Amino acid sequence: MAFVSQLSASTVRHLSTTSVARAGQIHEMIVIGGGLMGAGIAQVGAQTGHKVTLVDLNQEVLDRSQARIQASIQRVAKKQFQGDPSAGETFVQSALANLQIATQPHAALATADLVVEAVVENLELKRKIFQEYDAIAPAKTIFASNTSSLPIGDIATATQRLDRFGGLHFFNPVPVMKLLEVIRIPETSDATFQAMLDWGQAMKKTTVKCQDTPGFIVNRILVPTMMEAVRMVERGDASTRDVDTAMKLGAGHPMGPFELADYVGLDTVKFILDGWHAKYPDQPLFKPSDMLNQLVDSGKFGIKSGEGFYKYEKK
Ligand SMILES: CCCCCCCCCCCCC[C@H](O)CC(=O)SCCNC(=O)CCNC(=O)[C@H](O)C(C)(C)COP(=O)(O)OP(=O)(O)OC[C@H]1O[C@@H](n2cnc3c(N)ncnc32)[C@H](O)[C@@H]1OP(=O)(O)O
Ligand SMILES: NC(=O)c1ccc[n+]([C@@H]2O[C@H](COP(=O)([O-])OP(=O)(O)OC[C@H]3O[C@@H](n4cnc5c(N)ncnc54)[C@H](O)[C@@H]3O)[C@@H](O)[C@H]2O)c1
Repeated sequence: MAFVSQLSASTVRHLSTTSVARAGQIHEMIVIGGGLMGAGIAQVGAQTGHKVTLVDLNQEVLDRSQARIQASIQRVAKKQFQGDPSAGETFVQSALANLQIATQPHAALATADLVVEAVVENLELKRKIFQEYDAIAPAKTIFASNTSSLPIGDIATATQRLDRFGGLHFFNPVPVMKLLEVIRIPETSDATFQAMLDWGQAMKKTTVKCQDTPGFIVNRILVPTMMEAVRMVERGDASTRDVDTAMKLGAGHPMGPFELADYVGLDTVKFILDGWHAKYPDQPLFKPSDMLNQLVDSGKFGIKSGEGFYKYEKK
C-alpha cells in the first residue's frame, strides 16, 4: 500500500487520548474496498447522512463501484418515494453528495470517526491494511472489519487499538438486507461497542450482538447448511437445481444454496471455505469441494463474472 507509506506521521495529528468517537457521534466514515459489500456499505452510509469516503485500488474499480451505487440508490429511491419523484431525486442527489471516492485515504483518515474494511477475505491483506491505517489514523477512529469468516481478534492484533476495534458484519445486498451483526473482541471497550451499535441504528439496520466466535451467528449456521448442499450434489443424491428448488419451496428461503453462492461470489465462498478447512482440518464438512474449485479455477465466480453454478446475462 504505497499510498499509506507516502504519509509522514507528522501530516496527521495523533490525539493524545484514546477516547473514541462518542456514541451516536459517527459522522465521517471510510469504507475500504468498493466491491459487492464495500459499495453497499458506502451507499447505505451516504443514504443515511454520513460523510463517506470509499477507497479502492484504482480509479477503474472505483468508477464501477460508483456506477453500481448510483443504480442501487435509484432503486431505493423508486421504492421509498413512490408517487413523489421529486422527493426521490432529492434523496438521490443528497446521498451522492455525501459520497467521495479515493485511491488514497489520507485526507479522509485525518478526521474519520470509523473505518469499515471490506476487502477480499484474506487475513494477511486485512492485517496489513489495518496496520498501515493504525499508524496514521487519529486515536478517536474506530476500526471494524466486515469479514465473513475470519476471527476479528486475528485482524485486530495488527493494530495498537484493540479497545477501538470490532466486527461490523453486513449482509448482501447491503441496501436490502436489514441485519447487522456487531461483534466485540474481549478488548473492545464498552464505549466502542455502544458507538458501533448506535451507528448500526443510524444506518437503519437491526443490530444483533455477538462475541468473536467462528462465523458469528448467521454464518455459523448458514455455512454448514450450504456445505451439506454441496455434499448432497457430490454424492449424487440430488441436482443443484433440485436442491435450490427444494430449499426455496420447502424451506421458504428466497434463494437456494447454489443461487446464493453465485450471488455471494464463488471466489469469496472459496476464500471462506479454504480458511475454515485450514483452521478445522478434521471437520469433513469443510473439506475442499472439487465442484467449487473447478468453477473458481476457470474464472466462474457466479453472478459477478456471468457464470457460476448457473449462467447469467451480462448486465
Ligand atoms: C453451495 C455452494 C458452496 C457453499 C460453500 C459454503 C460457503 C458459504 C458462504 C457463505 C457466504 C456468507 C456471506 C456473508 O458473510 C453473509 C451473507 O451476506 S449471506 C447472504 C445473505 N443474503 C441473502 O440471503 C439474500 C437472499 N435473497 C434475497 O433476499 C432476494 O433474492 C434479493 C437478493 C433481495 C433479490 O430479490 P428478488 O425478488 O429476487 O429480486 P428483485 O430484483 O425483484 O429485488 C427485490 C427487491 O429488492 C430490491 N433490491 C434488490 N437488490 C437491490 C440492490 N442491490 N439495491 C437496491 N435495491 C435492491 C429491489 O428493488 C426489489 O424491491 P421491490 O421492487 O420489491 O420493492
Ligand atoms: N459477498 C458477500 O456476500 C459478503 C457478505 C458479507 C461479508 N462479506 C465479506 O466482505 C468482504 C468483501 O467481500 P466482497 O464480496 O465485497 O468482495 P469483492 O471481491 O466484491 O470486493 C473486494 C474489493 O476489495 C478491493 N481491494 C482489494 N485489495 C485492496 C486494497 N489493498 N485496498 C483497497 N481495496 C482493495 C478489490 O479491488 C475489490 O473491489 C470479505 O471479507 C467478505 O468475506 C462478503
